[in-house]
Amino acid sequence: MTSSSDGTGTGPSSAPIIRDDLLRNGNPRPSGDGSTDRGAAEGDGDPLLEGLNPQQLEAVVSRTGALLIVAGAGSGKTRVLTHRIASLIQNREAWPSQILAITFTNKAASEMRERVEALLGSRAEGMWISTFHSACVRILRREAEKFGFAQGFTIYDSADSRVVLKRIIKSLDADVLGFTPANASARISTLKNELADAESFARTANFSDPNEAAFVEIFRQYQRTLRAANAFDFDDLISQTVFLFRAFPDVADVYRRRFRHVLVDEYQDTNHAQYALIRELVRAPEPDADALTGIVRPGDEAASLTVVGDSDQSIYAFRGADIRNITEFERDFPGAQVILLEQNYRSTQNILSAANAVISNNFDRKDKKLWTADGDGEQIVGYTGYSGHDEAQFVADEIDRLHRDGLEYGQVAVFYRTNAQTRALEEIFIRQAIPYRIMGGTKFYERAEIKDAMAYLTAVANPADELALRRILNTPKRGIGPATETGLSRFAEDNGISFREAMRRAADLGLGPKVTGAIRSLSALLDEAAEQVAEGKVSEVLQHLMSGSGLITTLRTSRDPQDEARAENVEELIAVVKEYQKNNPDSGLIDFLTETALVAAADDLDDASGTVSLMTLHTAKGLEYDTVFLTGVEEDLLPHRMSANEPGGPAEERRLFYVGITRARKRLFISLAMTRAQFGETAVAMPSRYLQEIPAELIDWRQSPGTATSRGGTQPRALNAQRGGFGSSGSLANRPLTEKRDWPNRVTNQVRDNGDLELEAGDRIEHTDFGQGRVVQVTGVGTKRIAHVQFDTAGAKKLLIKIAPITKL
Ligand SMILES: Nc1ncnc2c1ncn2[C@@H]1O[C@H](COP(=O)(O)OP(=O)(O)OP(=O)(O)O)[C@@H](O)[C@H]1O
Ligand SMILES: [Mg+2]
Repeated sequence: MTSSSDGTGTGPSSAPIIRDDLLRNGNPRPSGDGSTDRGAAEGDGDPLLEGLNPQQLEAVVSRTGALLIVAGAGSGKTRVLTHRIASLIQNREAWPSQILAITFTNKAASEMRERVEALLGSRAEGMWISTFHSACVRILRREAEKFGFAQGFTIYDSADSRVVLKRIIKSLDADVLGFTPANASARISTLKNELADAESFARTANFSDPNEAAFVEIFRQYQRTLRAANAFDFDDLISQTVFLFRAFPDVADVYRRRFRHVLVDEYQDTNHAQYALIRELVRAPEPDADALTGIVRPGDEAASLTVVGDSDQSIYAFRGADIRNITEFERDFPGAQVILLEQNYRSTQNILSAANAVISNNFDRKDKKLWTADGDGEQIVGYTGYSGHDEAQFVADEIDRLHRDGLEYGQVAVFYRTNAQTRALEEIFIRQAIPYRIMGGTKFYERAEIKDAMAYLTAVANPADELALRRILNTPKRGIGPATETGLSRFAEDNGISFREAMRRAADLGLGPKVTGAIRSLSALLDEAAEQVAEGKVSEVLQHLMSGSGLITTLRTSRDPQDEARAENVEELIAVVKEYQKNNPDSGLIDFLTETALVAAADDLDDASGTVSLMTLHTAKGLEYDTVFLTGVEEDLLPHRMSANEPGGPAEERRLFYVGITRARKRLFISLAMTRAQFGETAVAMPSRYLQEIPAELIDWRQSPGTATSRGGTQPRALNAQRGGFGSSGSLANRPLTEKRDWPNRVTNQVRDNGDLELEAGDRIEHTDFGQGRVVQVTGVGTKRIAHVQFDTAGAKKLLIKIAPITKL
């Protein structure tokens, strides 16, 4: 990175851009139609500036060193960032490689790249538009050798970290002090986000407290293990990059000279380590003077920094995000310019009014109101299902209906608070043949068989990774037991060699011939694969490893019916690798491993346009969809029950709800269930407290099937109008949801109480929706009794007897 060909020079042109000029020629005109505008506007002026409102225009053309753009959801923050990048390139103020743009999720990063490409075409190549994590991995891959890591380092996900911690906790007997892999990992993560390492923590620790002393030891051993394995965990990626920059200012200077423009989206969610990283990057590099003349070369000023954010959308405090980074920006960067954006271009006014009403209940915030010039739009639709299943059915039915009316599946998103909520949705989507995908959380790479296959690749890329080697040692089963594993580990330790080296010297361990043979052939397989890597093709390496190890064959020939699917998953992985290879012909094994470590979801590898997107509210940040379903709006889910114990927890959960609402462009559905199977039991759910904060006239509450009318049907709207209130019929119709004491009523009015209905196998019943059926089995006790019913036409269903709309025949 020393030649100007990759952009470390002083920039393609120093032609200053004259702002007043642009303001005149750019002909800013607030666009009335934000809904169809996805990027480059048409027109005769500069397409980059056309259609921006005056504040947005200012944010695009301003050239102050530090710029903060604060604004509510959908006001064009991300759009301004992309236009700003494009204008820097267009005006030849920067090479693409001098741009570093950072966002929070892979999905957001790829969307931002798309938007920039739409504006610039191939000129966008060579820009770093990425997440914090992937930017840091790229830096670390180049520089890790400087501080004792090899380039092929492994990135441990949280499951890997826990395996390591489990071993450490056990060896220290720290479980008796209450340590678990989960709580130790959370504590370490928090410290790393604060840029503390084991030693700095030890300096402040109180060693007379046995708990604290044990934690210091756990932290230390954990770091030592990772280092020996040539591995970083997720939090290390950021903090180690900061440490690298601090320890090697000359290395940091290379990046400071390279990235002349640093832009950060969703700045409200940066934690301390990320903040420190940005500060390091935008520091002025040491002046670079000509050795002979002493003349200082240009390019020594600090890079320009642009950050955009919205404190109302700060949803990562639990990971150490600090809103102060935004509120104290002006203090940190004296002379910074602050631009406020006000107009929303995404949503209808009804949606915005709901969002405004909800967020205004948070204290300690600057009051700002989202508004649009685009009109009220449709009412929000509310729905109360009597179970999570019924709620999912409503969602599916509405999607079907909208799809028949011409809405593309790709324009629909379903949000939920916890991953567990997807099960009911998935079941019904599959049944109704609605194509869907789960964003940011498909567990593909978390499946055991995929982790096994990946461990083979990792063991080849990073022979120091003992965790990966131990994982594959006896997978598939080759007669190597735990005693041998420990033996190898000890042999390695005693002889000061690596676990991998110990495998090579298996013959010296005095093991039986069969075990020795097994270790040696695995070792040989890995060596062969390593040679193959040098020649190129990752997919061939993987195929060789899979057939050589017998992993697929073992799964294929297993009697366990699940193994068939596992074998298919491994084959799917091979297909993914091939696809990756095709799209990235120059990338090697390490690139592939990096990619998969950072991209949690396999679905990011292909196109999402023809499918409904399912995701958690956290993943939804920054995205937008025509139609949004916000599901599970219940107490204990939203706010999540864990948040109750956190200071600021409920306020953060409210921001999460606000983020969800403001993703919708045209249509918003809010739904909940009155009972939900969760944490292994079916419990009565209460409507979320946040629902009361939405003015009643904004929501059209549909009838629940728990009472008389049919679901999602043709009449609820009329019916609502007729009933106009909360009558004995138990309708939720347009009831102003203002007083807290209404809520318990709602539930009891809604739920019929079959508390003393005696049912047993063989009984025939009638259900208001599913018709007649026969009880097959009754499980559970008391209020949790569940009837397993075979309906004559509707198939098999499980019903919570207490509340199901059933009568015994
Ligand atoms: N001046 C404008 N004219 C037309 N459309 C616009 C304008 N500004 C923004 N938009 C559109 O409004 C939508 C929201 O913009 P954007 O995603 O940039 O908002 P944001 O402030 O980043 O939102 P969030 O806080 O949710 O991340 C996008 O579809 C964008 O193209
Ligand atoms: Mg945005």
